[in-house]
Amino acid sequence: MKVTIVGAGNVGATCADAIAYRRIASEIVLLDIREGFAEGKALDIMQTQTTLGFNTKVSGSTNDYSKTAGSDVVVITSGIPRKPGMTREELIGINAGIVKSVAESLLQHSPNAIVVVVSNPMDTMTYLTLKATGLPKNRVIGMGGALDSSRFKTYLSQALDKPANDIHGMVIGGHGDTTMIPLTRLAAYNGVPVSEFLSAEKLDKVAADTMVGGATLTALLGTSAWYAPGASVAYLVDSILNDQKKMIPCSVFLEGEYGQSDICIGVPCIIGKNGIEKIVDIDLNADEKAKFAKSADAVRAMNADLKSVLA
Ligand SMILES: NC(=O)c1ccc[n+]([C@@H]2O[C@H](COP(=O)([O-])OP(=O)(O)OC[C@H]3O[C@@H](n4cnc5c(N)ncnc54)[C@H](O)[C@@H]3O)[C@@H](O)[C@H]2O)c1
Ligand SMILES: O=C(O)C[C@H](O)C(=O)O
Repeated sequence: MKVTIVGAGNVGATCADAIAYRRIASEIVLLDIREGFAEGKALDIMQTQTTLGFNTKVSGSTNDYSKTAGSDVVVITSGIPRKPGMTREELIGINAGIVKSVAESLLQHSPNAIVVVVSNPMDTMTYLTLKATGLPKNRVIGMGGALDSSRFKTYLSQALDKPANDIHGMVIGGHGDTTMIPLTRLAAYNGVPVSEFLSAEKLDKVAADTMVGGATLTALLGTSAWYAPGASVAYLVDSILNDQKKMIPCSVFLEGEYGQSDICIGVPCIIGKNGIEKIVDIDLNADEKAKFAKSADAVRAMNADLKSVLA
């Protein structure tokens, strides 16, 4: 199975590394516009083969899309990341043009690929990709919820002082500092609701920390995060290529689910060989429904800025 990752920067290269190391694909192509950059990252990853023990072929390309031909999955990480103090939404002006042209070039060479969108503002970039390419909605998947949920579970495990892998939980809604919705009511420690162990105040703090998880890392690092984002993309790609049918919150085009239409936003999805195999329409309570509607309003307002790009 062949995966192309466009953008060989922090997230793209980390994602390639995780996919190779975990033997998720047999071939990975990294592509970047910066001369020699993707080739360098690919060569560096290839030189971990003998010490880490994998056989995935990783190659790089400077903007030559012919090398990406026949990819099963393509991942778009190209574009600029935010700096401390910025929101993801401020990246739209530069990233929209990049994402649109990259998606079109990818599909010319891999017409059957499933597209995973990572560049920010991710929900709007996913909507743009869907509209610009005309692909069926099961083949355009925005990655954000997998990452936000991993942060949510990490913060829960720290508050509970229990192993993160014993914790289950999901974050839905937009992938934004104020739009994501950690579902604290449904989070569980080995099947037991976390509210049995944590006070409402502690749960509120976990939710608040989760929502600004990306901003916290951006402030610490001077640019946005890459280890957890790269690993989250690999987790999603694994579920596609190996038809695992995992339930992962992803940004997908809604047609009535969760009371929303004509928008890409994070909801739980079954992810398998066809991409989005099913949108899981869970029963939210009144508070969660109100938060979801508000989140969708914010994402929709951002999508309105795409008019000139989509014209
Ligand atoms: N959805 C998520 O959960 C999530 C998580 C982390 C980062 N991000 C987003 O991913 C994007 C990349 O972040 P990063 O930290 O890897 O940034 P980065 O600057 O390290 O890497 C971006 C790469 O894209 C390349 N690029 C720019 N324009 C290109 C084009 N037209 N064609 C090919 N390559 C091009 C650049 O040369 C650079 O190497 C940002 O928009 C960031 O906000 C999203
Ligand atoms: O925070 C960012 O801007 C990058 C990414 O969306 C993240 O959540 O790490």
